[in-house]
Amino acid sequence: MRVGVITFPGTLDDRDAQRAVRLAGHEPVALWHGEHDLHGVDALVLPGGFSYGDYLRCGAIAARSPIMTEVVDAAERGMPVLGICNGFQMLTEARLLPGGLVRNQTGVFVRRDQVLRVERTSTDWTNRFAEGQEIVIPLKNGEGRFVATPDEVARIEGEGLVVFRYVGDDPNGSVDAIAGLANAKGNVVGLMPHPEHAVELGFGPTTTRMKAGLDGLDIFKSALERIAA
Ligand SMILES: NC(=O)CC[C@H](N)C(=O)O
Repeated sequence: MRVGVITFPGTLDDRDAQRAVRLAGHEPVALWHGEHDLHGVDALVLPGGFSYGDYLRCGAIAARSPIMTEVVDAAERGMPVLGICNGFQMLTEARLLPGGLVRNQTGVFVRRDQVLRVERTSTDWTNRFAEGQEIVIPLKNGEGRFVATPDEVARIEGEGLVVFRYVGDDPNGSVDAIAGLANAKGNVVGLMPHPEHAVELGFGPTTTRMKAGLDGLDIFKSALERIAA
């Protein structure tokens, strides 16, 4: 299967995301923010980084890139779309996911291996997990605090849109410890931690508690298996 990984000016983790796709057994396709062409891919990854230097708000300028017209169309038609960190910020800025991400409550950039609880498995990117399963995925962000209006939070919780929650200390101060969300259909998923950094022995989290740091690979395999089915 072919998975498009979009590079924006300031994207940092596109190569890592391409490698994760390859390790999951599929073909990464490099896509460029300035094009209006998805090159016939079957799924999309919006990787992490500092698009446009985080000016205005993280992901706000990238969300208005030419390629985002096609990303929104494809997402609305049901194509699996994964937004990682800066990519999650873009998905909220493009209104494909509700709420927004603002500066961490502590005001400092956080980097750590983070335990997450998988709350929803009926998405294209989490169908290999068990509900309630705890996984470890590296986190690295300055603006990862998920916020939404009380009405939006009630809808998000009521419709079961939360996919991942932080376990233990909430590193960002997110409402309801939300680390990742999906749309109602479950094809669009965004999360702040970086699954592409937990796909290879020796390079991911050093925990032995949870499959030796390979939890990220299951996220990439989930969508690809669904497409293949
Ligand atoms: N790792 C990332 O993608 C970082 C996203 C964003 N630049 C932030 O600091 O919050």
